[in-house]
Amino acid sequence: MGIRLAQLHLYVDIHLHDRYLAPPLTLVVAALLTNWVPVLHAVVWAGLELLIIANYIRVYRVFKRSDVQPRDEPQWANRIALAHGAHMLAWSSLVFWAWQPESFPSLIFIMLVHIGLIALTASMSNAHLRLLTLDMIFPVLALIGLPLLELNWFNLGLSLLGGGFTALMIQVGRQINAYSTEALQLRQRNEILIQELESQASRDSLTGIVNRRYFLAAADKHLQAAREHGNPLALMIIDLDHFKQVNDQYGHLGGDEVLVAVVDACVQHLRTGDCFGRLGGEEFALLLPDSSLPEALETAERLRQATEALVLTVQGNIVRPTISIGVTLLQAGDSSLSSLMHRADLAMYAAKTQGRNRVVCDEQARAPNQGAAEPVLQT
Ligand SMILES: Nc1nc2c(ncn2[C@@H]2O[C@H](COP(=O)(O)OP(=O)(O)OP(=O)(O)O)[C@@H](O)[C@H]2O)c(=O)[nH]1
Repeated sequence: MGIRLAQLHLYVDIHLHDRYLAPPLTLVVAALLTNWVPVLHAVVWAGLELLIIANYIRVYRVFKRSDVQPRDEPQWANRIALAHGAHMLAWSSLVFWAWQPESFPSLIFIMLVHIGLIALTASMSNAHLRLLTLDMIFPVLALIGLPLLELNWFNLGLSLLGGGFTALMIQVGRQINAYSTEALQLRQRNEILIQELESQASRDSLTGIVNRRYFLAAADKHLQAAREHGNPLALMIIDLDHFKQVNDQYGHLGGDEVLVAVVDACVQHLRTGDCFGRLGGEEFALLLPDSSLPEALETAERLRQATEALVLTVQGNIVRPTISIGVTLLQAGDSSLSSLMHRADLAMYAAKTQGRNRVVCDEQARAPNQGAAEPVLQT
């Protein structure tokens, strides 16, 4: 989220509290207003203002519920500024409703209301010029302009005081805004760092695919979901063949190059939703949600062929890696990942003993009517 959008959220969040404060305050002010205007006028003012409040709260709520993107921020700033500006206009209209040239209390009442409005909004709306303008223009005009309606030295002094107060509030608002912007920037930087740390903690640094810990946790979730819905789920264990020889001949770094190339070749053949992780060393696991046995065997065969087709040049020598794959399917009796992993492991070792560079399917997965797990009845 861009900083300006975050600032708009902050503004809306703070003003959403108005839904508790603004309507009762409107009624109190309307009651005070009846000291200077006929009751009907005060009721009309309060009725209009309550409608305006209802409208800006509706606009704020729609804003909060929508997934607003940074590019939509200027458009939303306009809508919010207009909705809130109408509210400020309504308050400033008190000048016309309540001011009586001969009544000092009416003047104090109006000035206090406008001082409050200016002080409250200057700090929140500073980040967006549209908000600042529409929030401030009417209260400022009322605060500075009202005493000038009857020109004398006292009223001129009041007007200057109003101008000074507005300038001070804008200055304070700028300062508060600078601090809140810095806080928002720090929060965003923290979020990015946390995401990076989480991604680093879940990834294998050499191959870039997920690590053992993440794979096991994700596989466990997939397994529970598949059991719950009675969906098929396939698991394969993939192991590089004679990898020790590669390491012995070309060293650990040469071996690393081969590992990365094999993973890259395999990743090309995965669907989104498949979970491919490095269990450790030259051993990998691949979980295929919603896959039947023929689909899983087909995928395994594609991975095997993709690896077999690799012709790598490691330290000037040609290396042609191969992999052995053991495949199994979720069975009705599988309550945890370990039984599936064990069967896939046994199938992978069978592939090794049968001569490597092949796909072997676990016998249980081949047994009739055993392919899919029974849905687990939720009690
Ligand atoms: N380069 C590299 N080698 C690793 C890494 N992790 C484990 N190994 C090596 O992988 C090799 C695994 O060898 P073995 O378990 O004997 O298996 P293999 O030689 O592949 O033989 P088979 O599995 O029976 O085909 C060992 O030499 C480990 O040192 C790694 O991150 N990088």
